[in-house]
Amino acid sequence: MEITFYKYQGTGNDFVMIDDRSENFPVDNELIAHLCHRRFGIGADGLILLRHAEGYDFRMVYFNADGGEGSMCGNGGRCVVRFAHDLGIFSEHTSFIAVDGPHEASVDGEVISLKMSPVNKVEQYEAYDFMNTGSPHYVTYVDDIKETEVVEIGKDIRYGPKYGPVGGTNVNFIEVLRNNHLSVRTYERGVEDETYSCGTGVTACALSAHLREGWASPIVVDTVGGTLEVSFNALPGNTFDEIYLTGPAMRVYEGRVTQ
Ligand SMILES: N[C@@H](CCC[C@H](N)C(=O)O)C(=O)O
Repeated sequence: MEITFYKYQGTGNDFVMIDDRSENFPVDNELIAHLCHRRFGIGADGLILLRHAEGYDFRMVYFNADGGEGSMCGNGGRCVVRFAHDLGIFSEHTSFIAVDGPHEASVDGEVISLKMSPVNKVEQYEAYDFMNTGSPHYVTYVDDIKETEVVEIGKDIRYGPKYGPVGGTNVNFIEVLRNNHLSVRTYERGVEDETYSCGTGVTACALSAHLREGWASPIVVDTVGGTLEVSFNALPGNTFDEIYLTGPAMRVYEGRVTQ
């Protein structure tokens, strides 16, 4: 069987993208992990199927690089919007459905702005914040992000006694650069490594920084792979709506693999 694929990246978070409106893609965890493998496959942090959805422009189905179906992926969401735009599915504004519910997005040149799900709860502890921005995120602060052992510490928390037994978590490290400006690195569950950027993670970090630093929207976040902006409406009780994740997303190449 021949599979036509496209490769997209958003601030260095990269995805194999498949137009699966015919629903012919053989969904199989081993195959997806193989396609995402950086030595034996195409290489990506995840794989996304674009499918039809009643009442929406399309459906996003997201798998992590380990082949398992993931929770929401913010950068993947921005990339699938770019893909749908490239396919001519919409011209400026779109609405689509993902695992965490409906999303809206718009395209302005290279930049995709994606409306994220509302955040209904932020757990605040002395050393970290924990919230679900479509995916679960642990957010902590460090003095020197370049020197932080993201993979070692991230793995300990992801598999640790608090979050490990309940499905794990993504783990984000923040260095505050200046007012309304963060630098973030993320250990991603399902990739089981540091990625160049994590959109739901960046969103969690911006909301955490609003609560801890008292900053107003928008907040700029540098990641290893580029810069994103998060805007939001803060509501009483540490809840948020009107959250937008904005930044570049683009096609890298297209190809075919035979299985
Ligand atoms: N890279 C993603 C996050 C994907 C979700 C995550 N790995 C999980 O399943 O927990 C993003 O940009 O949000």
